[in-house]
Amino acid sequence: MDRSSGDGRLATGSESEEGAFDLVSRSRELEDVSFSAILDGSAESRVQWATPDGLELVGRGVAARFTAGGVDRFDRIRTQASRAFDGLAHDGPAAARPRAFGGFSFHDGHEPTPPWGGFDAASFVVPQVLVTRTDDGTWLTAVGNGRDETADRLERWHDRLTALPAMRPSGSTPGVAATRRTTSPAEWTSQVETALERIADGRLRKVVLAQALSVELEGPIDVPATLERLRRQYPNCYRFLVGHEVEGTFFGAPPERLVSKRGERVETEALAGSVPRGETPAEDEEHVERMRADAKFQHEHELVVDAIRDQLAPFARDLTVSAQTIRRLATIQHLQTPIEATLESDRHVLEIVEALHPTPAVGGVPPDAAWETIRETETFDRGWYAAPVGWFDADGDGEFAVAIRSGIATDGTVTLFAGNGIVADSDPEEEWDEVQLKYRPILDELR
Ligand SMILES: C=C(O[C@H]1C=CC=C(C(=O)O)[C@@H]1O)C(=O)O
Repeated sequence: MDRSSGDGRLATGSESEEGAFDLVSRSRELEDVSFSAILDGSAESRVQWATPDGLELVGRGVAARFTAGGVDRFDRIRTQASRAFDGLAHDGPAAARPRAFGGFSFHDGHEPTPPWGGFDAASFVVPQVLVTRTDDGTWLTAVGNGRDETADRLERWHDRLTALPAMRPSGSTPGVAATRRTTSPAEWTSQVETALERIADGRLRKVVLAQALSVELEGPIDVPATLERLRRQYPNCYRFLVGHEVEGTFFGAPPERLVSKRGERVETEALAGSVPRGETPAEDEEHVERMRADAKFQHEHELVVDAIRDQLAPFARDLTVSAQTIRRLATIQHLQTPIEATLESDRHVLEIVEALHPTPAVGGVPPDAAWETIRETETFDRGWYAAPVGWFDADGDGEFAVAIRSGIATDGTVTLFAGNGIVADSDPEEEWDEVQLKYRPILDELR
């Protein structure tokens, strides 16, 4: 089956004087195609996004790019994007509409220094070529300047993609030659003790401290193939890839949703508190029961629930905090509390992202004292780690994950990141062990 799709068309923007839209987007249906193959052999900008509920997107090239730095970066991205989206006409199903993909750095004063070369404090692209897979089908979307450029691109890529295999081997792992930590166990202990002193003197209630692990590879890494292997191990996580034209590729399989906004409905969650998986189902349960019954874990988690509730309340007509559950992943288990809200007025998803980032699952409470502790004690650059990564569209809908369980691949090296929540009664050694668990998803796929 291969037909141009006209159902559920979405047209936005207004025509320019010549009667042509500035940015034109057009879709047609595709037979299934290997998503990792679409990203092969590219020195172009590349993006990939997949959600636990089955939406998968990959994109190449740049039809529009929005970048910003500083404290007003969320607003500035929104302003640039509305200019581009206001002049955009999309001919195709709404599912295949153009979207802006990208993310933010953790700190607003971020400078793109190695390994973060090319990664601004806020950066999004609307890809020239986008493939969208949903439960209802797969579409190819081309975005360009004017109808002719778009029609050409659509045909060229349609021919190119239909020649690709539907399945692509997920390849062998690159192998690990050596690893280097940014933070020694002694430095970690001293960082945690600093945080504990600040907690004891009342300045701080919780802070998430993180570290990085630089992994020197034996061979070249195929990031799309690595993500494909992560899908098998972590099917209920997000998967993302943001690849710069010439510099690094940031990727990961985060379990944590920052926000999903569709119309007036918003979904988010608190995810904090970690224990390992057991060798048997009974051992899994023992770990879970220990976490559920432990006052430290509950305190660490409740601080996140309370902060999200407070940050979302000003936007919400109603807000529901569901019962706490367990998020069980292949190598780790977390306390999770789903949170939903109905917005009081029309809002852009980036307004909600700005209000929520960083939740105390990656920052802390109170936020300013947590920022200060992170800046003063951590010995590496968080870059885009633990920050919002995802997409938004012309209507201001979108979805963002928290970029944890992530790493950045640059020449022959992948730098992995992992952190843990520190509260009163945290023990530096136990926290160290929990952090190591969080490197595992990606590290296991590199070995
Ligand atoms: C900061 C990370 O995890 C967060 C999410 C879940 C559990 C967490 C914890 O138990 O501390 C962290 O808040 C990370 O994976 O780097």
